[in-house]
Amino acid sequence: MKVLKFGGTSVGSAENIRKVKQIVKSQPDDVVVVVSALGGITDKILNAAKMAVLGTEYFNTEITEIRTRHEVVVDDLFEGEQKLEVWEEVSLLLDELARIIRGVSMIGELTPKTMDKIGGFGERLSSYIIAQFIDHAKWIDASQMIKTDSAFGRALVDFKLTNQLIQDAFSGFSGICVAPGFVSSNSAGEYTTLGRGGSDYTASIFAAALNVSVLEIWTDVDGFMTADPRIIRKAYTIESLSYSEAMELSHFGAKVIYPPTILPVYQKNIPVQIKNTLRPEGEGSLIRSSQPNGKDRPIKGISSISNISLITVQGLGMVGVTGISMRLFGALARENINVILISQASSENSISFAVDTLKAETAEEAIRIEFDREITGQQINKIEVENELSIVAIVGENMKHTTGIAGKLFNTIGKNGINIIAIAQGASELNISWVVKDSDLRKTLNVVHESFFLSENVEVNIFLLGIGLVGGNLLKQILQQQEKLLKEKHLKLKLVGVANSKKMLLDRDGIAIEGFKERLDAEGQASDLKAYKEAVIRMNIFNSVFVDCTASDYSSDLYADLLNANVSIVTANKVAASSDYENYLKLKKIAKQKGIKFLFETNVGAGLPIINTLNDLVNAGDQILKIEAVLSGTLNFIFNTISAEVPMSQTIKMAKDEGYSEPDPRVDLSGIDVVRKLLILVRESGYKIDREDVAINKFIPDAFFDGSMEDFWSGISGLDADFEARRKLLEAENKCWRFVAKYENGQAEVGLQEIEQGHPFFDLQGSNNLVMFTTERYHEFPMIIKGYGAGAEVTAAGVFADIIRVSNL
Ligand SMILES: NC(=O)C1=CN([C@@H]2O[C@H](COP(=O)(O)OP(=O)(O)OC[C@H]3O[C@@H](n4cnc5c(N)ncnc54)[C@H](OP(=O)(O)O)[C@@H]3O)[C@@H](O)[C@H]2O)C=CC1
Ligand SMILES: N[C@@H](CC=O)C(=O)O
Repeated sequence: MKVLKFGGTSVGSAENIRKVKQIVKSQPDDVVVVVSALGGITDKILNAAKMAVLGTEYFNTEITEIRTRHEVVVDDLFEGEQKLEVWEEVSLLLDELARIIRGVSMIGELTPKTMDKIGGFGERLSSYIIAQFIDHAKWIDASQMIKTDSAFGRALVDFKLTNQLIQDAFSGFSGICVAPGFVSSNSAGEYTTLGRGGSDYTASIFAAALNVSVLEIWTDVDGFMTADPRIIRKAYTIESLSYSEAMELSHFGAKVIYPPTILPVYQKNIPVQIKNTLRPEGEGSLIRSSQPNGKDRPIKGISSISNISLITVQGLGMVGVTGISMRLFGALARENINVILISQASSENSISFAVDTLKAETAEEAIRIEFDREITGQQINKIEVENELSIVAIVGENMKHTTGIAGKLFNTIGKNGINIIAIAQGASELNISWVVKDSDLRKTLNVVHESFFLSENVEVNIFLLGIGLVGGNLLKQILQQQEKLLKEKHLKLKLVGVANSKKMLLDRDGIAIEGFKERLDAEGQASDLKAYKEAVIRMNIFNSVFVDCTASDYSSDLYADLLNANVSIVTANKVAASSDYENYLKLKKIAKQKGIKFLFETNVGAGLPIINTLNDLVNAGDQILKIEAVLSGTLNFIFNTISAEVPMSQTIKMAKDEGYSEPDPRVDLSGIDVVRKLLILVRESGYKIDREDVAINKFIPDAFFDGSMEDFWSGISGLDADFEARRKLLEAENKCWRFVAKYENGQAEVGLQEIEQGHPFFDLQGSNNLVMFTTERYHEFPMIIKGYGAGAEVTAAGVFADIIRVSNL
């Protein structure tokens, strides 16, 4: 024999009831079918009663809607004579319900006893309809078999009597019978109920009493999921879990099964199969007896409860005093307040506990009354209530066998900037639960799910600013590489924000790179740096990285706030790292404190591994003694391209067209770009330096940089003749121009130099860069890094590599 229980959605419409019939009919065994009320009906009944007692006439509307829902179902399921018979019986029940509710309205009183009497009408109605619809099914009145005390609202079952009554009723039974869930009665025969969700419990009580082979709970979800699928899209069904795991997950908010359901079947070792009525072919989840084995995943699922308040009772007078906890929780119990989590400091000077926010005020009052004497005597000096909180719990029997779970958990959460307000872990090591702000819940669930369930894939969420040459190339490269990274490196790169100077678009579900431009144009809002930053922070997405591919002077003003919100930064823009030394240091410090990344490898030498190498040298204890470098791709290209045929002004245009120059090439020509790079190298070498400490030897007069861009382009050709004359002389001497950056003994300078043949800079082709580090260890022969130092493609590749570095959180 089997017990099958169908929930409110499963029996919520005629169409679904047909599915139920199909499932029941396909069973080879004898079956007991336990059903809930039609979805939403119990709420309507209870609401009608509440409206009635308040004296509003709205209860009549609810009664009409309840009647209509049943009428529609009966009308659809039955035909002819049977329809009339069924409707007559259903009508009688509905009339009785309406009479009681009108009575409530007249006397203006709604007792728990009356609530229980009317609360079960939904199940009585649905079970009768379904019993009539399934041919040869027998209807039984579960309320007369499940016997309870008289605690109306949440009655306690008398198992001895109940088991006997069920066993007697089913002695010699075969076939199909249908019973209402949720309903029970006391010794006086008055209706009681088993608590909301109690139909599961009814089914479990039947299953245990009849010692069936399996209890099947048919619901509207696929089973227990690794997390709430409304928040975690990638949550998946847990195939099998132990009774304890199911109980813990249910307790902490997974509304798959009513928690008390577990105990009767657990005691009889009856497996519970959770199945989806709307997708019966799915595997579902199997709850059964299982021992921790060290092989399964350590964590089976994450669940959470929102709208929690944390109440902290604190006082030095609590230390070492026995009975405090007993009095505290006794006071709460007297008010029927369910305590969801408890956390106590080992110093005993404070106890924090979590309750449903709706109960917080009552709980606080109960404590104040209980500890009135201690509060007056200042042994207890603080009762603090924090609202808008959520509890998150990870559950798994195998945590017992795995070290480092808590370490990994809190490390991941911390790195994502989520503040943990309280923690509780039972000695059974079955669950770790903690309290976070409601506003951090989504991020917490994502972070934890990602690291414990999809650990084969790390997701990095990218907010891109700037989609010009570098940003545009970056997106192309990500698109090209995305699949491979996911497959081979289990790295999922997700674009969740994109902006240029005109429009910005943010979408936590991801922005497809193919066609992103069209979507940005169509859906984007007017671009605004501050608004973009605030949206990034507000979205509070885990593993986020802000990628700056602009040359904006202002985007770096956003970095501190972003880093403080635990958003890593990858930037091609040199403004931040070359800003005031204090600001540079501050940004690095925040990133370090937060355990996130502030990366700017492309700021010097584009895609060349210059900064990382420098960091490696310094971290390994080397000391940088001298830096000599050609750091401008644009200027090197200009000096390598200028000839009798190609004048200087034309080479500038060519450098811009090639994507070597800054959006404003005057930044290159003025030497500012090289100054920025030298500052960054010197700082990363461990020295304090600011812009005024760098001497600049410009080769184009300042007057050319003062006017507008148009002035610049129209005037610059005026220098061509002079440059050509000087170039010829240089060529005759077998020398070349290089714009050189140098740092040694605290002296920093940049400027144009005439380089002789044989010097490492002499043969530097095209837009290449070259850096020579003379260090304590690389002394006689300096370390040289050389290669493409500019260009959108290599720069984008460098930014890409930095983004990948962020994923090693
Ligand atoms: N090219 C190279 O070799 C290297 C470049 N870099 C750095 O890369 C960065 C980008 O260069 P590049 O791609 O050539 O520049 P582009 O001019 O091609 O692109 C700049 C992008 O930034 C956007 N932008 C500018 N200001 C803002 C703003 N206030 N808000 C939002 N978006 C803005 C622009 O939008 P819109 O189009 O609407 O104006 C554009 O999308 C620069 O900082 C540069 O120094 C670093 C190393 C090497
Ligand atoms: N404009 C820069 C680009 C790289 O930083 C250069 O020319 O080197």
